[in-house]
Amino acid sequence: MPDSPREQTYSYLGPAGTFTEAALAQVPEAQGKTWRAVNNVGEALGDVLEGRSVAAMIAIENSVDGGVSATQDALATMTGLRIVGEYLVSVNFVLVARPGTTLADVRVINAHPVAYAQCSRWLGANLASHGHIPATSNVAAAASLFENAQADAAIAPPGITAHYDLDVLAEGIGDNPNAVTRFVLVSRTAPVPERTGSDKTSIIAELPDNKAGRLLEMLEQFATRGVNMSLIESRPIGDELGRYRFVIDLEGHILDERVADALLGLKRFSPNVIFLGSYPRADRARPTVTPRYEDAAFTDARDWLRGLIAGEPAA
Ligand SMILES: O=C(O)C(=O)Cc1ccccc1
Repeated sequence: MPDSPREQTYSYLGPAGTFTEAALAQVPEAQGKTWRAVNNVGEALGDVLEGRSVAAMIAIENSVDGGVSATQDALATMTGLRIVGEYLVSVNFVLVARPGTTLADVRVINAHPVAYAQCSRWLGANLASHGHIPATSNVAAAASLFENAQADAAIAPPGITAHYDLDVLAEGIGDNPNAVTRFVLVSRTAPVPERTGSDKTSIIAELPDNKAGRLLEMLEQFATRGVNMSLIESRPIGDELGRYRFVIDLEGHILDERVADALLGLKRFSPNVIFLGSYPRADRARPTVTPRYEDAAFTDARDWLRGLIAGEPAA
């Protein structure tokens, strides 16, 4: 039976030529399917929840500017989503302008806020008094130069000249030449995929109250099970000053005993835990697990307890 239109469609931040599109190009299942270009993360995730697409590719973190707050907030507030994969894209930026423009002509720059933040050093040194107009994506920034343009130049991916007739005024303007952005592929809630031995688990959790030591207590849930974190960020919940939720990535899979046990501890402690998914790591790195936190250590301990309860003689 042919796939339904939903199964055939993947949403991504467009238009064509964005880094998000480069991330989607890494997904084998998405090849040959329809790619739906959208304007923001909320629209991409809305497509998934409302059945217009089977999955959405969204930027979640970058190595220069940290977590993408719009993504973290959308994942915290839109229920029914699962992260099913992680993809890394090296990002660097060029400054482009309509043909004939020189650097000396540039007063106002159109740029995606995340890209803009990653070029602050170059901009400070070369265009100290510029103005900034935010764009919905790196490619939208460049495209805006042809539409009722208020900006003289745009920050864009290096491949932009394949899509638009623009002059490159400066190359490699990112603060870090090795910058990497992490993208996640998000589907509707589905059973977790098998473990690969090189997995990550993403969650969002709130603290029960604002008493001393609560954050430490939350982190102890992971520390006492030997679970390493690869990301922790706080985001304001938004209802009052001083209330935060924590976006956390754990090394391991929910089917790893140590991760499952940590999640049970977290669930008992936190009034609100969102499980975003367990999925294969993009870098395929395998965590080092101390023997007392390996699966067998947990199952042996459970067998021991069961034996005690059943009155079995000590082994
Ligand atoms: O995908 C893009 O090109 C975007 O506009 C989002 C973005 C911004 C900065 C770094 C990576 C992705």
